[in-house]
Amino acid sequence: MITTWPAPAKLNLFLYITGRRPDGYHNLQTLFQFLDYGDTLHIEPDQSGNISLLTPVAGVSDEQNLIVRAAKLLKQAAETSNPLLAQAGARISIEKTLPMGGGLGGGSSNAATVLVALNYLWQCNLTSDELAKLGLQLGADVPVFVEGFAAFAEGVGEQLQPAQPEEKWYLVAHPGVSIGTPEVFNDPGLTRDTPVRDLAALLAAPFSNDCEAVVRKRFREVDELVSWLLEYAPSRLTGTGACVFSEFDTESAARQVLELAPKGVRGFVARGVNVSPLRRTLSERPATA
Ligand SMILES: C[C@](O)(CO)[C@H](O)COP(=O)(O)OP(=O)(O)OC[C@H]1O[C@@H](n2ccc(N)nc2=O)[C@H](O)[C@@H]1O
Ligand SMILES: Nc1ncnc2c1ncn2[C@@H]1O[C@H](COP(=O)(O)OP(=O)(O)OP(=O)(O)O)[C@@H](O)[C@H]1O
Repeated sequence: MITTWPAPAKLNLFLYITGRRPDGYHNLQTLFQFLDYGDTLHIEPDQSGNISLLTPVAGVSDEQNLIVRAAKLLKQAAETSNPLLAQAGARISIEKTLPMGGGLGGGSSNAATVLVALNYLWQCNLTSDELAKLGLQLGADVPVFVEGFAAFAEGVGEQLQPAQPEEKWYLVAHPGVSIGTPEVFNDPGLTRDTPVRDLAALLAAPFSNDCEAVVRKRFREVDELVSWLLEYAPSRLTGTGACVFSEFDTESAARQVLELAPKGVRGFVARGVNVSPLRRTLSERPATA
């Protein structure tokens, strides 16, 4: 039977870089919230023992695709305690909506959805925390998508504590450039020494993103987009970009600004949600597949 699963986007409502580890990764303090908007995966479990992706993603080989990597990783991990899972297979297709290199976590979200969905469909019985730990091998953003609650994150993004930011409406705008995460983290001009603060202090201060200055400097398109959006609403970069989001109290206010967007700017309006559409979908399914 084909089953359908959401892979939502995330926003980094704030993102501060507090240091750099010896392995080159950066320590962060960031506030994640999900959007009620994203990719959709269709997954048909079978007994073929193979993972196949029926809809290749442009520019990403199947071996590199986080969808396939997540499915193989889960199968490998679950097989050690249940050898019957050697027969487990799946046919997966994706309706890709989220821009790649957008700072919306699309690839990480795809991986998390595959981990959660196949854990359910194959009846592997891994806990969310075990799945999140597996997911961290695929990317720093995967654990928050697996857990599925809005969260304050520290470490490289894997130390999560639930948070309840206001569920605002967002206009998310894409300036038409793709930005690789390593490119931003390797920029010599990046602020890497923001003092560590506790969550209460961070929530009380104006929100910002330490990646924004270097990204605006490197990409004129992002710089112009932020300047334009700031005329209408509080606006900033998500993740390492390229997307910029503006916050509004109502959907109609966000849509009005989207209609005025300059040429070359694509965008969408979505609600911020503190429980991810993936978690909601899982909770609505029968206890066993
Ligand atoms: C910037 C964020 O989007 C904030 O949510 C994430 O921290 C990035 O998460 P991600 O895309 O899952 O990143 P990964 O695929 O794990 O890492 C890509 C590259 O970004 C750099 N990287 C990533 C995360 C981090 N905390 N420090 C880093 O320095 C590393 O060079 C790494 O090789
Ligand atoms: N299923 C997938 N969907 C999108 N990108 C994928 C996928 N699998 C692998 N990738 C690779 O991951 C890279 C980052 O894609 P992604 O959409 O997660 O970017 P992002 O939104 O900037 O992520 P982040 O916010 O975590 O930095 C892509 O450029 C692509 O090479």
